[in-house]
Amino acid sequence: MTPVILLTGFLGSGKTTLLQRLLTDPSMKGAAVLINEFGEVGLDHALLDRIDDTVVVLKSGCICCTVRGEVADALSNLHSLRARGEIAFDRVVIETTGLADPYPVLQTLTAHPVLRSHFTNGGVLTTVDAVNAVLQVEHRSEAVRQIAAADRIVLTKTDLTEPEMEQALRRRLARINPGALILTTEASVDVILEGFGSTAFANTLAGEGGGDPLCGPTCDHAEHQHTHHHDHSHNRHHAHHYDDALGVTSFSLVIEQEIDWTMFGTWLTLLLHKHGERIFRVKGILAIEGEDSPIAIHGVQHLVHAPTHMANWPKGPRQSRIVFILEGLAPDQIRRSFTAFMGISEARTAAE
Ligand SMILES: Nc1nc2c(ncn2[C@@H]2O[C@H](COP(=O)(O)OP(=O)(O)OP(=O)(O)O)[C@@H](O)[C@H]2O)c(=O)[nH]1
Repeated sequence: MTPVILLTGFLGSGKTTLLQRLLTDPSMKGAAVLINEFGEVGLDHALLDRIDDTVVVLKSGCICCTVRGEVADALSNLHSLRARGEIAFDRVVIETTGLADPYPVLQTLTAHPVLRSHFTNGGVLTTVDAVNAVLQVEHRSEAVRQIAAADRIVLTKTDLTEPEMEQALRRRLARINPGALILTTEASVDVILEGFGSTAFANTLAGEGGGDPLCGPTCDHAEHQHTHHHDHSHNRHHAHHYDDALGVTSFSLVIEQEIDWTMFGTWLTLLLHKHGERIFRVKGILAIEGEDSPIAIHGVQHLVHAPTHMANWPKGPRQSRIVFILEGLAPDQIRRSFTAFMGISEARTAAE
């Protein structure tokens, strides 16, 4: 049986950053990775620095669906390739999207007629953003479900918070999930992964049934998930994706012209300062004036993270693409604000 580690956590909470670290550990050398990426930018994949047949990007095109079918297909495919001796792996890590519900994936592992003979739950690792978690837990049920599903929680961004805030958050997390071990990103990869993904660890979980603690005892989980995931529109004719159930809109801003870095930094800071509560996530790859390589930018609610230089442009046209995941703001509002502030006439919104 191959253990599957589920890496989950709310938008921008540091899943990809942690995954990059985890993959440097010798115990993870043989890990296959499934990234359930949202949006066309493909940033997580590009930032991972490891591109081979054991890294599979699942493009759900939907931020809230966990694409159970795609996860199952990808795992079956990995299994077949291994059976034919074309690839080798001894564990799998699945990074979900930041609005994903982890339970359907766990359920796939235990309920799928083929997969359950080859794969087993190797543990759920949930990243929690110490700066934004209180707001997220307050307003987003996905954040609570991800915390509730965790075997281990990794608190990120504790370098940006006061110790009292961290302590209050730990108490909050312990109320949601008293059984989870809470660590911070300061913990070594060894400690974060200790026992994870091993058969022994999987066995300790097996007895717990992998149930959904947030469903009532009479909940028909399969039905519940179906309703949860598909009672919203996937209207591909609009230049953004709108999720009726979640009230979340997502789109990307595509800019052909090179961007002035200082102006952009000021615009993003002002935007997040004003609307941060409604902007769950901004991430993008920018073509900056005078720079050959792209710059990756990240914002999470009011927080703008330090930009990073990427080694190369991902495949595709050399253009800036910025993904927004937000609530209660129209894509065109953001586009108009960008073009007016930046003095750039051409910026289009594209569907995610
Ligand atoms: N200061 C600080 N920044 C962090 C930490 N962990 C992650 N970040 C930053 O947070 C931003 C988002 O991190 P990601 O790893 O992309 O988050 P994610 O959860 O994969 O994001 P999505 O896939 O969009 O949901 C990046 O700019 C990271 O550098 C941390 O512990 N401290």
